[in-house]
Amino acid sequence: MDLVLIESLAVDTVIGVYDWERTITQRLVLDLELATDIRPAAAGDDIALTLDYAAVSERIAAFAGEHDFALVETFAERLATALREEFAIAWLRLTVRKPGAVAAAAAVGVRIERGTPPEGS
Ligand SMILES: Nc1nc2c(c(=O)[nH]1)N=C([C@H](O)[C@@H](O)CO)CN2
Repeated sequence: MDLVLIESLAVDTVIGVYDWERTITQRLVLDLELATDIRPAAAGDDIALTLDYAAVSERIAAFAGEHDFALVETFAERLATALREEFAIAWLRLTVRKPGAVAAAAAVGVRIERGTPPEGS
């Protein structure tokens, strides 16, 4: 299976279960693995034939700015659904980290996989 990667993408959003968290933006850091057959793009050297990681990154930043969830679980699930629909992604793995949420941890968060890995992968 070929993957397009986005690593340590930082986005700012309103997120958290506590009242004080509803009044501020906090940083989330995302890692994504996006299943894509890269061979057509490589054969034609054509961005139009692959998943544009810059476009996906911009969409994620916009998504973060548009929403204010309580849980990182909700952020991850809703983002995964939106990306799969809008970019026709058959399978993805998404890690959402919330640095600083637990003082003694470098980060806490969730990792999900959604969709079906493409045939022959
Ligand atoms: N599994 C989760 N646990 C917790 C979450 C969460 O989103 N998922 N959120 C919080 C608070 O918002 C915390 O991040 C504030 O520091 C606590 N536990």
